[in-house]
Amino acid sequence: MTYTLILLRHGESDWNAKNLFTGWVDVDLTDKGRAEAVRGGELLVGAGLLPDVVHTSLQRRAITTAHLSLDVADRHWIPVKRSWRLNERHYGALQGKDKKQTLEQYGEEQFMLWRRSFDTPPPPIEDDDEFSQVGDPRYADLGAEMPRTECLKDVIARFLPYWEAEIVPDLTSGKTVLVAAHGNSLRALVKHLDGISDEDIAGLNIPTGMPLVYRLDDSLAPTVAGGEYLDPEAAAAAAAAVANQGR
Ligand SMILES: O=C(O)[C@@H](CO)OP(=O)(O)O
Repeated sequence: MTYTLILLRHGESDWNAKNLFTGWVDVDLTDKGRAEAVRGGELLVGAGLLPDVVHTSLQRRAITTAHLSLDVADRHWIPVKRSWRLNERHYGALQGKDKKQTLEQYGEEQFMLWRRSFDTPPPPIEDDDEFSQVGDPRYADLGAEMPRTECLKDVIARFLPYWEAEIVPDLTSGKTVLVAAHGNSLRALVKHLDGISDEDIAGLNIPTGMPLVYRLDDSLAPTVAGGEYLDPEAAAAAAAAVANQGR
């Protein structure tokens, strides 16, 4: 018995296009991002992969991507579960900052520590910062759990309880599961699935709008390490572009 898990990072967002650190800021998709989401749905149909249930974050770019992809696949009606635990990594005081300017100001080493290190979070965001999520009603129940910044290690810690409690039961009941989320929350999941080391995960980038399919065995180990992109060439080029942001 293998279980089918499809990961889909949202399509290009307004702030991806502007090269700004985004995190928990709830920006929309660009027209290109919407087209990527539609293409993602077409790839699912082409591969005969029709999700039975979808899990998303609480952020518009993932919610809209999931909807556009599922609409194309005629699966717009499936059950949806949403959680802040699938949100993008909170980027702290970097939210709203230009990636190129940040690289120039702080240098390559610090920039990459903030962007891709396992356990170095950016400085926390102030509660009165224009890009803070304090007071956002969708996070009203979080209380002390509300992050002001996160590193990848923090994302894994808040993501894994949701994985175990909500996603694994869907998988093991035989459902084809779509997780529509974000670059860094999906890096957290891929690190967990593939057992990638804290060092090596720095080199992994997830492209926008490209379905990544994992077949998992009984112990939820991938049958193919790293999963399989439905359009591998386009995915490799788009992942390289993510890696080079800021340059
Ligand atoms: O800005 C962000 O929230 C993320 C994803 O777009 O960026 P990065 O790839 O630099 O972690």
